[in-house]
Amino acid sequence: MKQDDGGQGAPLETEPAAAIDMAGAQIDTLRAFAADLAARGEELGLIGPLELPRLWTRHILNSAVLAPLLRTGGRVADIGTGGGMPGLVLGIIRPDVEVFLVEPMERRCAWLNEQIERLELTNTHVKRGRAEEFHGAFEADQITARAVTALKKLVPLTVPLLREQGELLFLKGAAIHDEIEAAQKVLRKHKVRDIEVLELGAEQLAESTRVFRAKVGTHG
Ligand SMILES: C[S@@+](CC[C@H](N)C(=O)[O-])C[C@H]1O[C@@H](n2cnc3c(N)ncnc32)[C@H](O)[C@@H]1O
Repeated sequence: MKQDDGGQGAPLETEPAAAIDMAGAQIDTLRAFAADLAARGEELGLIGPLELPRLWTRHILNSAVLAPLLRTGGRVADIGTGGGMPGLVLGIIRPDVEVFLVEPMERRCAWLNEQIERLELTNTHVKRGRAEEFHGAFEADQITARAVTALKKLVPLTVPLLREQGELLFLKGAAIHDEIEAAQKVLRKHKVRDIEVLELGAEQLAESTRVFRAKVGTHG
């Protein structure tokens, strides 16, 4: 799975076979994004040098596990997209979904806008700012986030952006159960219900990815 880069830096990971299963017809677009992220992501401060050897498995396919959970024709807001995970990856794989990438940092927004234009992603848009700046002004059916902050802080940032019967989908690490425990009061306050921790991608990836999935509001 590793390929030598001729001594220029960390060896890059070649595309795992699972990428084709996960991206379907959008695989060429996903490859084009991965190649640019591998070439320029470190220089632009989007990805650390130690991450390059696991760019596909730990980053791109880790994001792609959310794609089958997105509602057909729905609107998704990805909070703190950074270099593109998971929101841009989801925008590529699911052209039927409208994806908004919420990111405050100017340089990261410039990168995301450049990728959207280059890859001709008409369904994907950047909203520059912090999540809380959009409370009351913007709503989505589903909210995604990866590596932004602990659940206790992420819930108050994201719930006000959810439409009625909306859903939270957060990519989380092995400590997710501790995060849920620490967030009990906040989860109750924001009426977060039907909480599940899904372990996805085990068949395609070396290790499974944990997804915090929950609904918000009264039962409907
Ligand atoms: C560690 S990076 C993770 C980036 C990407 N989600 C990933 O997994 O590679 C966290 C990102 O969240 C953004 N961020 C931090 N606080 C935020 C907030 N309140 N609203 C929206 N984005 C935020 C930062 O600018 C940064 O790009």
